Amino acid sequence: MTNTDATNTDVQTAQPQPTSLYERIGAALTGAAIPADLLDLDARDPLARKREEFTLPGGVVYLDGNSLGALPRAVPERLQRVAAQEWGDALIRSWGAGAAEGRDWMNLPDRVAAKIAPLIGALPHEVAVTDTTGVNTFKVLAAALKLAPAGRRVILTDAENFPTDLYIAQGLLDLLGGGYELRRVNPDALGEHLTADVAALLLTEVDYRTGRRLDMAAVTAQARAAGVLTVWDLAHSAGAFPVDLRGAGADFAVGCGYKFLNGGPGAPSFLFVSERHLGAMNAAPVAISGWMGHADPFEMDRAFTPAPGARRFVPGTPMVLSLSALDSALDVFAGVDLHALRAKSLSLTDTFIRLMEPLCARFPLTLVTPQEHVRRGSQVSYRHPQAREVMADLIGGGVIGDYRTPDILRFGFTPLYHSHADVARAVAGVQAALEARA
Ligand SMILES: Cc1ncc(COP(=O)(O)O)c(C=O)c1O
Ligand SMILES: Nc1c(O)cccc1C(=O)C[C@H](N)C(=O)O
Repeated sequence: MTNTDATNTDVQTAQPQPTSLYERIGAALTGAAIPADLLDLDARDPLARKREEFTLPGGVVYLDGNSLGALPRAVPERLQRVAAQEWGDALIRSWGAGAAEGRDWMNLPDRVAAKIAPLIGALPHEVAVTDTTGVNTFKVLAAALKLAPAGRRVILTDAENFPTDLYIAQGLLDLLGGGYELRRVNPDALGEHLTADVAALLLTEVDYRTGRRLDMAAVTAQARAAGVLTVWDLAHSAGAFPVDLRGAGADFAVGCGYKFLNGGPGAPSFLFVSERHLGAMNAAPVAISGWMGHADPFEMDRAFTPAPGARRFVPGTPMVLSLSALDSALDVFAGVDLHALRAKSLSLTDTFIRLMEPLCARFPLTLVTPQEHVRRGSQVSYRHPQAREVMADLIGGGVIGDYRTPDILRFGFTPLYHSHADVARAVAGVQAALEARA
């Protein structure tokens, strides 16, 4: 890692502070007085019991579920069972013994896809679960370029998109060679850029730095009217609030399994392809078409016939261990009203913004997250000239957020396991950290 790109790991290796500073932040956090109105909101929270389904460390406010979701309690036991019984005892028989016996590894990607589908407004056969988000971005962009009319050779994207989206799109276009172009623009001025040479529009719905949310329905409608296919990166959307890909008329999407879906480090990613494209795509195999995406893998046919739905995008052997963790993690969404989830997310972020206001007046903090609800994801970010050092102090003291280049303090809120009291504790920790530095 270089100085210009830091994860929490780098931040923790920044200049260590005296233990007393971390203790002061920790004491502010654990001793924070929780205002009565926040206690009241928590008492009336319909999702409050969900927190019991997670394992969270004590003495910490974990505001980084938008990077790595917390551990759902049921996951370790599931992993133990998969390792000891499904792998250890049943061995190869677990590929096809069937769901009734709890051993259907071959169908695991489809079962997980069916659990993700309702969270993103998709049908189960429109979703595939496999690979990383970047690799899935490559596959759906390649599919979009194949579907687009020959004269359209431009991928339009947000100039400030998450780096992997930019790198992957550029890599694909370099491979295709002549005439293809990645055009990086400001997503707030899309209209003028949706020209007749554009094949696909690649956008991340919620910006990883600012938390700005785009209007997916309006942007997709605008793109469709211009004959442009849409590819949505839902990394910071899926599991944070209801997403309605079919309602919006989206063409393709991708997203992470390890953020708000809580599937664990390196969890497989998901992709979405609208069923209206599946027929046309039968003639043109996906760019990475492997045997597990074949309609009948064990026929061992020499020619590729795609599986009927999005399963054709699963190129190889299902990643059973990580899929099992994600499968188990997704059970926490059972029975969750996604509109209640969104309402709570907004209440948490509203509360954080409000409690941080006095600190913005005293310290060089600038809110960069939109205040309007429709333009906000499930995180709140501030600029601070010493953001890297401040976040290192906060993490040392138990308020775990993120530093993002060049000067962003990022705090992610997960309505399944955060309370309004957590928000007050986090702000008390931030105040202690900023006062210590001033
Ligand atoms: C918006 C966005 N897209 C893509 C990724 C990358 O995902 P992956 O590492 O699974 O390729 C991330 C986070 O890592 C992200 O925030
Ligand atoms: N995927 C990550 C990883 O493997 C290590 C550290 C961080 C991440 C992240 O997910 C970063 C994240 N996409 C972000 O929005 O910044």
